[in-house]
Amino acid sequence: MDDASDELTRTFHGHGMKLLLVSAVALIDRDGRVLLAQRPEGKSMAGLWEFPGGKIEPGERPEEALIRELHEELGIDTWASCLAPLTFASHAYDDFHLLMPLFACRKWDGQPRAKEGQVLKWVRPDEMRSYPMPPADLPLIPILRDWL
Ligand SMILES: Nc1nc2c([nH]c(=O)n2[C@@H]2O[C@H](COP(=O)(O)OP(=O)(O)OP(=O)(O)O)[C@@H](O)[C@H]2O)c(=O)[nH]1
Repeated sequence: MDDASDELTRTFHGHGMKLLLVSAVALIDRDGRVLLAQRPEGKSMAGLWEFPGGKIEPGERPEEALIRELHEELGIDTWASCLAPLTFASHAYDDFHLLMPLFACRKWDGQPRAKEGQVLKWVRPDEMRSYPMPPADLPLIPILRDWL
């Protein structure tokens, strides 16, 4: 762990809390639909639908983490210049506090396919309420709906 993340860990341990940084994205297709991925069996919160993304590794920028995760999870490639900051989630789970920037992205190379056992679905924002999502994501739905 490098000095910066070490410092971060220490700061939050001081408050008895672990801060988890996760980068996520609303991939938006030409029809204004958003890609959701269903968490596979065996993972925490299995069955819930989430935005593609994942943990930011020490020393990684949020955009870099997302570009890496999109390549690993979906087999698509995008660029930092195509990631627009949209909103964020801040949510206290039992064992960590999640801080999750949500980017919007309309441009990428390749066709998203599930490389890690997820189920993928393009969903209109007004249909998102029918897809059970992690509690951290619930406040993001109306923001996406208003914005798209
Ligand atoms: N990618 C993503 N993660 C989310 C969302 N909402 C949310 O609470 N999370 C949480 O943020 C963390 C994402 O980390 P990850 O995707 O790298 O973790 P993971 O599923 O491989 O591992 P895990 O089983 O340890 O949770 C998970 O704890 C996940 O539950 C979301 O919309 N997208």
